[in-house]
Amino acid sequence: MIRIKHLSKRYKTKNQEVQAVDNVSLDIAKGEIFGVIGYSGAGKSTFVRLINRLEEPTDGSILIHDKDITKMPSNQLREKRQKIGMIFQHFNLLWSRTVYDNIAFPLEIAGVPKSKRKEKVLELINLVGLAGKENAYPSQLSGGQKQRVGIARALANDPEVLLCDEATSALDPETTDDILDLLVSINKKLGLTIILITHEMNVIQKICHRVAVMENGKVVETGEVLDVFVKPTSKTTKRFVQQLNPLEHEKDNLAAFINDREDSEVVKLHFIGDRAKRALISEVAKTFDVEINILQGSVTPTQEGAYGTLFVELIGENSVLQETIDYMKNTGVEVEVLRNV
Ligand SMILES: Nc1ncnc2c1ncn2[C@@H]1O[C@H](COP(=O)(O)OP(=O)(O)OP(=O)(O)O)[C@@H](O)[C@H]1O
Repeated sequence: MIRIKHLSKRYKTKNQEVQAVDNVSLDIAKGEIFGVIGYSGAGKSTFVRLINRLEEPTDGSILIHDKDITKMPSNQLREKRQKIGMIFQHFNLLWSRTVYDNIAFPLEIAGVPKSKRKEKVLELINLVGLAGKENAYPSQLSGGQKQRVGIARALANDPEVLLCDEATSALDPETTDDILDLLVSINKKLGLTIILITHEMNVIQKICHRVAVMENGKVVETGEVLDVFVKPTSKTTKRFVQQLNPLEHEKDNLAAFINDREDSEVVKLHFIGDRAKRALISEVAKTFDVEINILQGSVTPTQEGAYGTLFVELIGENSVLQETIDYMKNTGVEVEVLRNV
């Protein structure tokens, strides 16, 4: 468990002070993939760098397995840092060393004997899918392969937590997916806690269990990914969710279907988790005397289940329409009847 309490970081420059992280408190469970999202300047990088004390906090505490790292003297901190792996947007590899030697480097620093190092490095090379590339230099690798080296190196000393600082931001979408898949498989295989920061909601959607949204150094919203996606409360979160689900904009485009006819209603259905798999539309069509016109739909998978949005027009007698809508509501699906204003 990582417990962050009232964490703050103020930078003082010549002419001004910047409150980069402002009184952040969070609990991150062991084995969890926890995402922090925010726009540029929100304080994400500072936040993640505070966790391994690459930056010194101005206030607050960070407990990793009950040990407050903000109070550790430098010799203890050096040891603790070996248990906090980190990967970076631009990989930060040693360019004059081979893949093998890059991964062996943290083991050398930790004083692991050469014979044991070899076993560990080869195990890690296999884990990240780089077998055959042991003797290549970073300049001979693709971006995705470079990040795999970064991940293997970060795992060398069996860390308790892996910090990811925009780890996929320099990669194309396909390679991003491969690296995210690798992080999920490492999380499952090793039970490793992962904290990642990103400005891309699809990264949160694909791999995180929980998310915190940062703005001006503060956490403005936090929760299970599925809950935050389905019911975003802050304005910033709503913008991120819209970025991911283009149908959130659709309401305006459907205005032409929404009319004052007695025998028609346009409804937005929101399916969450297992409900997204239910064949509700065919169920309704069999049960009620209504015609159903499907206008738009999408399903978004997350680590904790899927959520879906569907816009349909229901056509039928007014009283039957009301019954149909009540029926759908009773299944636990969120139903919003759209009106033109
Ligand atoms: N070393 C520093 N000295 C002074 N101000 C800094 C320093 N590092 C960051 N800041 C300021 O702190 C604020 C938060 O920056 P930070 O890099 O943590 O944000 P971010 O969310 O990671 O943004 P980005 O994605 O653009 O890196 C910004 O206003 C930034 O200018």
